[in-house]
Amino acid sequence: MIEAVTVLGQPAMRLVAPDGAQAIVLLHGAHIVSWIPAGDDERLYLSPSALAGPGQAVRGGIPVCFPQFAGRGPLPKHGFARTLAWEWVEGAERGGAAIGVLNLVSNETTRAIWPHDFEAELTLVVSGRQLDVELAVTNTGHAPFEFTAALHSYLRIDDLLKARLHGVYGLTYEDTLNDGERCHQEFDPIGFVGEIDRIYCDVKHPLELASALGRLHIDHEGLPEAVVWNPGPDKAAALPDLPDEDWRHFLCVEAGVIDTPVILAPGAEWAGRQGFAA
Ligand SMILES: O=P(O)(O)OC[C@H]1O[C@H](O)[C@H](O)[C@@H](O)[C@@H]1O
Repeated sequence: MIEAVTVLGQPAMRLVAPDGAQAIVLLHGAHIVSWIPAGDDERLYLSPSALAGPGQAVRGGIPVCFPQFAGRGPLPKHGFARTLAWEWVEGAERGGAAIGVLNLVSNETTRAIWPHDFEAELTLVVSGRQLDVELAVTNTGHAPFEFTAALHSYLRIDDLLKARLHGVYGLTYEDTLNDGERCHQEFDPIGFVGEIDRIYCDVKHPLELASALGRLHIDHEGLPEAVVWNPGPDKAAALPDLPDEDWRHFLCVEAGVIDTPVILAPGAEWAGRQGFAA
């Protein structure tokens, strides 16, 4: 079943697979704000103080960062895709899964910020214990362009201090809290004491987040970096759209293409995906 609903005062679509697995996506930002695997509880974190609407970035769920990750370039932080309205393209039930497709086509607003013609498409597929999210970008213009991107997933956990992230052993990471210093991950799993902001490079294997909510298997294609972020107590207190204590209730495990921007020729298409299995 696919139905139109209103969430955070915004038009949204609720996708329910025949087995009961469900997800909700806002048209604003093509922002997935909820994922409940079949027979399970909510697995994404959405801030109770989240705001949505033109120009707003929603705190929680799965923000789409495009065409720039973070402040790595001249564009607004994390680009503009997360703060603009996308269009609902289609919804379908196929092979036991509920599927939704949204798109964002370059227009006057995007060209004023970034002078390129493109079509971005977000596809979500939900069934059973699985959520798959794919971002595809086509260059519809006459000149090449380059971009960075990420699916900035906020994964719900009971307590950050008790959570563990598996699968990072041996990877190189850039420590954003230390001027991007490059470090080597010498142990696995990692635990958390508060703030963390790292970009794990060239991640070839799936990651796994373990918490009292259960294990969450996280894989990716075409998005070689994994960003691991939590603001910790001090930065959380400075975020107006996050309750002070809620930093303990999520970990962002983002899949991105960041260090080597994608260069897209006219007519060419790029796609990257992040998948979750509970
Ligand atoms: O507050 P936002 O603009 O949504 O950014 C939230 C966070 O996104 C990424 O994870 C970056 O690595 C962080 O440095 C940043 O603070």
